Amino acid sequence: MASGNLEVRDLSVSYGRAVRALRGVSLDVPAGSVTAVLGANGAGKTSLLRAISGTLPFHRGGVDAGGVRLGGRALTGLRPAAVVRTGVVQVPEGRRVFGRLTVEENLKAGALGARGRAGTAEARARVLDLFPVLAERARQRAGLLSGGEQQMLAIGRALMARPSVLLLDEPTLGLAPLVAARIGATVAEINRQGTSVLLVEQNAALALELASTAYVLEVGEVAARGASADLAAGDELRRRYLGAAAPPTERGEDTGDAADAAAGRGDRPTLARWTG
Ligand SMILES: Nc1ncnc2c1ncn2[C@@H]1O[C@H](COP(=O)(O)OP(=O)(O)OP(=O)(O)O)[C@@H](O)[C@H]1O
Repeated sequence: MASGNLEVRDLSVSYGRAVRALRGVSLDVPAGSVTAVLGANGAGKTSLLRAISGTLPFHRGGVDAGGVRLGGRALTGLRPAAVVRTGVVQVPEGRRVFGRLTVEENLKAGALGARGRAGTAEARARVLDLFPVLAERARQRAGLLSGGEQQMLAIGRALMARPSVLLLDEPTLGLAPLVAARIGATVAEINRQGTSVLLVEQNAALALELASTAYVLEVGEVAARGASADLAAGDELRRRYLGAAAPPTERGEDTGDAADAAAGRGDRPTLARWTG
């Protein structure tokens, strides 16, 4: 289903004159991959997804420089509906389902933006197979679902447009660990079925488990990127995002970065820093 690599190049985004949310951000989502973007509150993760999906103008934001391409085709400047038709679909943060509509109606709404009508029944079957609870609740109002179920519906609604690239903004935010793990497993399955995923998460442990490659955004810039396994093993990311102490040294103590450097221990995985 994947239709090419998603490429973000030298992207700068601002909201009015005062807020520069992204500065010169470049990243790749290879076709068929799960790629993660980590970062603290306000780092620019959501702005990145908005720039890709064409929804920045809804938030009074805009692209100042750089651009986004899918399979070589420029997405920058396209309206959100046109971006969806290229196969790139965003699931916004905060599980924004239509609360007064039923689950079934929400799914139908998701199919409206799809590339042609053919395939809607197949997409619906896929969604209900991934999330059987949505079939059970088909006639219930979406607003009455639990938080986890609303997140499933938000993802299911996006899948109704049959995306080749799914943009996921903090899908596990505020969910109990078991529910978050269930969402994570489903994201892996969606990817296994051929959909590329760009996953924005504050839950770094989960994101690094799902993704092959991850980027760390700090104050609007890519501070690090690398294979998820390397990033997860790296001291800096472990300390900052995984809430874990660095592994002990041979002497059984954490000497910290400076002492490590002084001692010449350069063999630990390090974050690949971009200098611009
Ligand atoms: N609509 C907006 N108008 C003005 N500034 C905004 C707007 N949306 C985001 N910002 C600002 O842009 C910067 C990046 O925000 P963004 O939401 O992209 O970060 P984030 O990493 O997704 O954070 P969070 O996890 O809190 O959503 C922040 O300084 C934020 O305050």
